Amino acid sequence: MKVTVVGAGAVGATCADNIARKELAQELVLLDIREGFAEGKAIDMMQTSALLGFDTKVKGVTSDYAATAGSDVVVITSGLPRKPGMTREELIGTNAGIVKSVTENILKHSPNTIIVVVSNPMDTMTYLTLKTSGLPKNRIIGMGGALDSSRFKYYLSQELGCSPADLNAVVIGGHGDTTMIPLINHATWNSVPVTEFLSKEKQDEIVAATMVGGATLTKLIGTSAWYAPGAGTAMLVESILRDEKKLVPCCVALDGEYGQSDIAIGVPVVLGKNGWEKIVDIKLNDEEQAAFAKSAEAVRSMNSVLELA
Ligand SMILES: NC(=O)c1ccc[n+]([C@@H]2O[C@H](COP(=O)([O-])OP(=O)(O)OC[C@H]3O[C@@H](n4cnc5c(N)ncnc54)[C@H](O)[C@@H]3O)[C@@H](O)[C@H]2O)c1
Ligand SMILES: O=C(O)C[C@H](O)C(=O)O
Repeated sequence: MKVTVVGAGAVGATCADNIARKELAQELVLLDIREGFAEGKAIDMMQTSALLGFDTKVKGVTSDYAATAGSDVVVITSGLPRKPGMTREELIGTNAGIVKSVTENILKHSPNTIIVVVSNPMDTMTYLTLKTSGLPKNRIIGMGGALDSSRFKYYLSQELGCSPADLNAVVIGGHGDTTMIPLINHATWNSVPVTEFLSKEKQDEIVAATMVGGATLTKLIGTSAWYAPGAGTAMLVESILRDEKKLVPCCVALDGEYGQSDIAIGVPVVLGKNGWEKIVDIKLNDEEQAAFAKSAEAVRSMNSVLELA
């Protein structure tokens, strides 16, 4: 298997590191526009292989798309991250151009690849990739829900004093500070609803903390997060390459599901060798359904800014 990660910055390099350590691919190409940057990161990663004992061959290149030829999966992380005080949506002006040109270049050499979009604003960048690539919709997947759900489990585990691995909890909707929907009423601690252990006030606090999880880290670090985003993206790549059929919330094209069409937004999907293979319907109550419709409206309004011609 061959994977390309475009953007050798914080998230791209962390994702590549996770992919190499888990030996998800034989060949891993790291590509960046900054001269020598991806080459340096790739050599640094390769110099951990004797220490960690992995066999993946990591190669760094500067804008050399020929080296990415025949990739089974391509991860797009190229673009600006936000600074404290910014929203992800403010990145659209710069990142739309980057994501569009990267997609075009990738497809010249890997016309049938599966693309995982990470660059922000992720829902709109996924929609852009869908519209410009011409790839079947199942081969375009935006990463956001995996990360947001992991943050949701983190905050729940802190309050419950339990292992995050014992929790089942998902975040659907847009990957934005005000658009994501942590489904607290569906979250369980080894099949017991978490709402049985938490006051309504605590539940609301956890939901609010999850929604601004990315902004909180951006304020603390000075740029946006990378460990959990990199790990979340690698988890998606793993489920695809190993055909694991994991059920993960991802940003995908909807065609009537959840009452929405002509949009890419977060819903639970089964991930396997064909990309996203199935959308799973969660029975939402009226309040959750209204939140999803509102989230879709916000994402759609951001999509309308794109010049798709
Ligand atoms: N979807 C998510 O959950 C999620 C999580 C974290 C970060 N992000 C987003 O991912 C993106 C990357 O974040 P980061 O922290 O890694 O930023 P970063 O600045 O560390 O890295 C971005 C890299 O992209 C490269 N780049 C820019 N234009 C390029 C081009 N045309 N071709 C190839 N490479 C190019 C830059 O040189 C840089 O190395 C940001 O847009 C950020 O908002 C999304
Ligand atoms: O918060 C950000 O801007 C980056 C990313 O979307 C995240 O959630 O960590």
